[in-house]
Amino acid sequence: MPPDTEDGVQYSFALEYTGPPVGYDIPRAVPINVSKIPVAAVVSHINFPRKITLPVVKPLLPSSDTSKNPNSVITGKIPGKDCGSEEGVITVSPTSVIERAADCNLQESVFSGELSSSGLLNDGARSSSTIEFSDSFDDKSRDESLLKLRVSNELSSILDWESNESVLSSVDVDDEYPSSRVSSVKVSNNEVNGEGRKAPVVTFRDIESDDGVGGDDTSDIDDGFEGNEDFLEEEDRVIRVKREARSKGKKGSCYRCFKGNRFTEKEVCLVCDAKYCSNCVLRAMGSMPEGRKCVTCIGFPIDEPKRGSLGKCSRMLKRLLNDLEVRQIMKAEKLCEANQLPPEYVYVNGEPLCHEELVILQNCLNPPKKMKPGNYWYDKVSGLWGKEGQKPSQVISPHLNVGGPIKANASSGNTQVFINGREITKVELRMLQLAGVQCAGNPHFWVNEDGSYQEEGQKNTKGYIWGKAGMKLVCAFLSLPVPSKPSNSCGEQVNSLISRSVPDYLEQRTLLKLLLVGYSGSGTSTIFKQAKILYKPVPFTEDERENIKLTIQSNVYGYLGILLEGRDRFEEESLAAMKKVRSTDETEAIGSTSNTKNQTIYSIGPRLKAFSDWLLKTMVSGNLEAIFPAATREYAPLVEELWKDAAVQATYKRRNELEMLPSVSSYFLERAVEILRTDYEPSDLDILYAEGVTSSNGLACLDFSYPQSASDDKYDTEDLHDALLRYQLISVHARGLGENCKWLEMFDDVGMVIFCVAMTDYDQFTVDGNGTSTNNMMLSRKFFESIVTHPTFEQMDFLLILNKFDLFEEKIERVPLTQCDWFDDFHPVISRHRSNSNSNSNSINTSPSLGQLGAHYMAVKFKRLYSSLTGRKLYTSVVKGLEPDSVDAALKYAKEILKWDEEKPNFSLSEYSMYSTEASSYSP
Ligand SMILES: Nc1nc2c(ncn2[C@@H]2O[C@H](COP(=O)(O)OP(=O)(O)OP(=O)(O)O)[C@@H](O)[C@H]2O)c(=O)[nH]1
Ligand SMILES: [Mg+2]
Repeated sequence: MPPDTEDGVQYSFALEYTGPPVGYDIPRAVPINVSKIPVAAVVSHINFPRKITLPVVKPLLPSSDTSKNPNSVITGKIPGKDCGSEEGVITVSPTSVIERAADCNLQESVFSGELSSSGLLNDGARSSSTIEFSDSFDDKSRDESLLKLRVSNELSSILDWESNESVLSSVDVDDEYPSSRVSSVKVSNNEVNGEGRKAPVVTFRDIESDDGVGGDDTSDIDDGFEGNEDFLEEEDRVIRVKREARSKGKKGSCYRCFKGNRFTEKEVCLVCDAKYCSNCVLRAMGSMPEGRKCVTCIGFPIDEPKRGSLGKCSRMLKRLLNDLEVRQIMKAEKLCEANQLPPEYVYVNGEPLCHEELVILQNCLNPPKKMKPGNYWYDKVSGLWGKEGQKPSQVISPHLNVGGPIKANASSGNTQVFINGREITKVELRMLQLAGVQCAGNPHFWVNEDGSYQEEGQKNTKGYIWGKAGMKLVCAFLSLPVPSKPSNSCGEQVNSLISRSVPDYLEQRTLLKLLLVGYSGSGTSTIFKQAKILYKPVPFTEDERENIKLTIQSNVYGYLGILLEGRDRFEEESLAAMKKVRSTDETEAIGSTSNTKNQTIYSIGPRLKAFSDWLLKTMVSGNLEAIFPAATREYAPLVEELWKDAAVQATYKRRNELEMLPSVSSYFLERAVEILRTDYEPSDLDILYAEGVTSSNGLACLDFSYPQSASDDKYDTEDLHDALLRYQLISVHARGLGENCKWLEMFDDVGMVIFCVAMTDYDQFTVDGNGTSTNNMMLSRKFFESIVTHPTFEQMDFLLILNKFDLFEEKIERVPLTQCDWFDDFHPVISRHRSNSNSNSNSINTSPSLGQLGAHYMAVKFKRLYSSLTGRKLYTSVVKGLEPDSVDAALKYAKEILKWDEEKPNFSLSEYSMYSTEASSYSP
């Protein structure tokens, strides 16, 4: 609880982070004790040019200005060129915490805008303010507020938004800005795993700043808002001023009851950003006729950065309200008048739209998707549409009378090749070349909406850009748009068919999330990597490959170490055996295994022995990682010598006896010499097989679209829909879910859970700390039970992946399935003519193999278990994780299930599921 001092001054303090485990460093609060603050000087009056966006701060000073104008509007946006499309909304007060809560390189804000609650406020009268970053504004988007304040040089120099790190993080705050309370995010670039986020290291510095800002409570606005004029008239234009709620509670507490802290779950007002705890939200927001807004904010436009969350219900509301209410509120939130995009926020070809133009754009047959405030270019002839300065993102309906004429530099192309007056980008030029368009001599093309093109000034059509087979795929690879349907010969658009047949979920849910989990060793990382290789045009970046290379090399050293340890053991055993024989018969030689008295086939020379001992010692001390990449340079020749040594080869032959050696090690060990060279470059297959490439207990996320099939060059509606949908595969390790899977709550917005089981686990055992040995399949089952019954996943679809079928098929022939107690009633009736993996492929035999029967049996077991726990049906898929086609089929099956779910809410699943609960309906 925040202690109140005698004079009623409140302060709060930073708490250690206790939330879910995350794949980056956690911010630490480091209080400092300084007594002054950075000051923004107020200038009398400046007229900003209309389209210029400037960083603006509220100069609340310990001077008379502050008291004269306590309600200054203090929002502004900061162009952040290096931050992609990010801009900040700043609010600064003398005691404010300056926080940079989102790093430009982070794909998602890790701190969801709530980083600032470590604020130590003690001016009592004023709430602390924050600098917040939103991600939905373009560089050039205009300020939403009318601001007539100048940022003092001093402060603007602090706020170096162009750099990736806040300057504040690199200056000595105590010296330079002794009065400031500063926190910033530093990004450490030592992230090894490209799938994780960059790890932000946040340092907080804090002070007890109580000088000069004697709070004057009475000057606060009655309704608690910073901007109480919500629309200002500037010249001939309406400018919307952001309403900002102010809480008198401590930072991070509920704006109504002032209880809780930044970790308390809260619902946010879409207009003023007020945050309410679950006890207060319904009172503060009432019946929500315009969605999640405080009652006092109804009728006001939403805070634009929150546009992306329109219609996306929070967990809290889902808990507090019933389904129907939630749906109605979300619908109102998306559709009500007040929440629509203000036309003047959208610039097309350099001109702001008026209301009619926005209506035309939004209601055309093929409208721009996910339109946000910002600057766009539009080629009215071809329908190509994109963000200003960028390549085209979409082909929308052509010939719409919106915006100004297109500019040559609209997409910042530098190719000297023009399409309809716009200089195209390099990637478009590449596409044209692949489409067989002759681009020599800096041509100017005239391209129509159907892709037919002519050279400017000529009459005859030279061809169709998108007409060639495979162009859809090329464009998908180059992330370039294709028209959703070619126009017919009369030039009339027929793409409406497509637009109309796009189901609602295409519009509403842009990202469909699949959560991939499984018990340890079940193959989740393999499936994740496989998906990356399958669906990403460039699966791994250069940096990722470099890190993966080190991981693989370090793995190989690890495998070698295990081999060398085995060699030691085998040598000892051999020597002991020799001794025994010698003691019984002194004169008899030890046969082929020795050439001298203390030599066996497992013995190595002293130099290799010294290297071996060093390697084992390094491994035991856990320092193996630390010796890279120097180790590869230094020891590659020794490794080569060692690997070729007869003793090591003899040990390798007995690798089945080395328990620690994973089966995948053979794949790498046999190429140890090549892999441990400095110039080694891992192939995709190497990466697939490599252990430790995905983060071991953190999260790994993959955004992808299912690629369109390359073969058909017809416009397939189904295919196009698929290409439009974005999916996210989230892989999380069992360890990362915490005790009782408590962090599963974080994944309540996923569309489906894919649970992975290693079929080969049935004869494997794990010994726990008490020495109790448990069958791995039972452990996997237990984990499955806790996930499917987790409250977060009520009504969730589950796809069970029975993985490692290749190994299973082979194992079940040797080891009976009944090794696992759960499978003790597996008594397959096996046809004498049954096929198995070794059977002659020419013989026509439809009876399933033992492996297939086992897989079917296992699927039924899990289905019955699932059904008894949830009353629902389980989808299953038998997979060979190392085979791309197999993983592709399973993930496409997941896509189909999601589709059925969207299209047919009351659909009976049994007829489509791969296996019914009855064994008789099995079809492999
Ligand atoms: N033969 C075969 N091996 C597989 C298959 N799937 C995974 N593996 C191997 O099984 C081992 C474990 O797979 P991972 O993908 O690392 O499993 P995981 O679930 O991520 O395991 P942890 O993260 O260690 O809990 C690796 O050596 C994989 O190469 C498969 O279908 N067939
Ligand atoms: Mg893994």
